[in-house]
Amino acid sequence: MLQGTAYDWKYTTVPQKWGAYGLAGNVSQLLLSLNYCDYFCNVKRSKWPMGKLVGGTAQFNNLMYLRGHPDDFKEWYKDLPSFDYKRDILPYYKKLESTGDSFLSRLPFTSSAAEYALNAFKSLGYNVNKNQLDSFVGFGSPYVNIKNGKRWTSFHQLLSHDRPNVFLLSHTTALEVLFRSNYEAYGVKYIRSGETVVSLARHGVILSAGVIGSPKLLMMSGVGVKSHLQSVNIETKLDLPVGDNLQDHITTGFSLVTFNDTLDFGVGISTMLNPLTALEYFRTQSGPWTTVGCEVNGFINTKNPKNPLAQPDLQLMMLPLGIEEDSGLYLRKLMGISDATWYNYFHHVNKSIAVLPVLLHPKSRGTVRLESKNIDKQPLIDPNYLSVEDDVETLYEGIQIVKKFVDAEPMRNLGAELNALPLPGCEHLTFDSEPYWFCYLRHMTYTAYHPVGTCKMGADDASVVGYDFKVRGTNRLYVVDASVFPTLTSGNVNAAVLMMAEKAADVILEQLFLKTGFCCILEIFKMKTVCEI
Ligand SMILES: Cc1cc2nc3c(=O)[nH]c(=O)nc-3n(C[C@H](O)[C@H](O)[C@H](O)COP(=O)(O)OP(=O)(O)OC[C@H]3O[C@@H](n4cnc5c(N)ncnc54)[C@H](O)[C@@H]3O)c2cc1C
Repeated sequence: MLQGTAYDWKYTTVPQKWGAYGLAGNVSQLLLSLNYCDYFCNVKRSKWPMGKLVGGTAQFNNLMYLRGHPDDFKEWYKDLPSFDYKRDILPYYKKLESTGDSFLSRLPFTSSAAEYALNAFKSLGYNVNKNQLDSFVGFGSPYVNIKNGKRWTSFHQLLSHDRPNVFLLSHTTALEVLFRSNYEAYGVKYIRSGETVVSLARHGVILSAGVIGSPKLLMMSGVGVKSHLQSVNIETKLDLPVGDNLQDHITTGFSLVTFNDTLDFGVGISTMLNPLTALEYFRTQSGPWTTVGCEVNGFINTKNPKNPLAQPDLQLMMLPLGIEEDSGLYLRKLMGISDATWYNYFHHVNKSIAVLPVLLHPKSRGTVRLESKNIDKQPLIDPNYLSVEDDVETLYEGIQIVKKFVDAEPMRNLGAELNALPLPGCEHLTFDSEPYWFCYLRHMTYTAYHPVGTCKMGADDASVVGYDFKVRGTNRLYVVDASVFPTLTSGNVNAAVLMMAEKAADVILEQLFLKTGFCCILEIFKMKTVCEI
């Protein structure tokens, strides 16, 4: 419920050329090709909510916890020949999970749809008892960051410890990083209660402003693509590909699996508004109010379906509701669905569940750029959705799996059907033909809310930070958040953000220690210990 409020940065993408045509404000291809959109169109774009509060986007995410697949990280560290997943990544996940820093639980509540869906996937030959921590092929119920019926995030973890070395300023917007001799970070300029203030850094500055906020801050500070910085009148201190490599998980398929409206899975709007549901929550910290949306989650490798260890290319999430559930009052607006698509398509659906294929490793890449050097202006976010045809083809494989799911006996027994209503923009095509689905995918293109990559980590010229999280060509300046992911992980990305933060803490402390630290005699015998700095 925080999305779209003052606690949300309320980012929106620029109009998309290759997809998302069913979103509000998306415009005709003619206007797009003439580049007149920004002047004449009631601009319509993909909405990208991001948390403008302590704890960030995890304060309103869906709480699913998935580590990703080991091959995801091999890709990240491809320029580091000594990389070993079990030594360099897994221990950080285990640390998070065992110390309670990232509190994991099973779903406190599932509707009756979950069991039907799992049975349907089982009847299609998928492994349905899969351990849901790693993103190997198979289906199950996800782990979530919920403690006693409540959200548990890095913010809650921070507050649960007494940390004398943490000083937190809320209601504060960072404006720029301060550099000495154009390369050494020595502080941050920020604005608080209308006053511009400077904080000096003794050891260094770590940016964790997220996939949009971190590149924006770097660019405002003169670190970015030189030609772009020149175009917005910012003097370039370092010419780096900041804001490139933007990528996001794309999903589709809302309200595609329909039922007779008498069917009740026990989690509809009437259940949510029922005072007994509230009572159940306050009495037992469970029940429908603890739902995270996704009740069944699975991974599939469409090119190599028989190999259980293969890196998946599709995720499938089952939510027991369609976006028609609230009759267009809220969900539709959150997602920014256009009037034409709403009134001619979703509005006519009586009852549906969401079986959503998610494209895990899109090839399309986009950018984040400044519109001007005014900090209050939203940056120009262009994920360039579906600009590579291969992405549409993989999602099409996902649609084929949804079709099989609808046809599976447990679903047929419930009366499941594919939604064959004419979709605005694709009415001229025969329903269920290949051209229809390709058209469908380019209209029903939704963010799965996992943008990453705009301050890419690596060792090549396309990287903004090195494997030590330090901004290349600078001293004492680091970035640690989803922006440094070189590529997307196989699954929801927050667990990987947390894991990486654990790792970055070790790497950065070790670096600082090597420069300035000292150990007491006992500490030097401990592995990986950073002593006093
Ligand atoms: C609706 C939704 C559902 C999601 N569901 C899931 C899920 O179920 N599971 C999952 O794994 N992932 C999920 N995600 C994704 C996940 O939550 C994010 O990828 C993750 O939280 C990103 O973490 P981050 O630290 O990179 O950035 P953020 O969490 O966005 O943190 C950035 C912080 O920096 C602050 N900031 C930015 N600019 C400035 C500035 N100039 N000055 C001061 N502060 C600034 C922001 O206010 C924010 O607090 C979801 C995302 C959304 C939007």
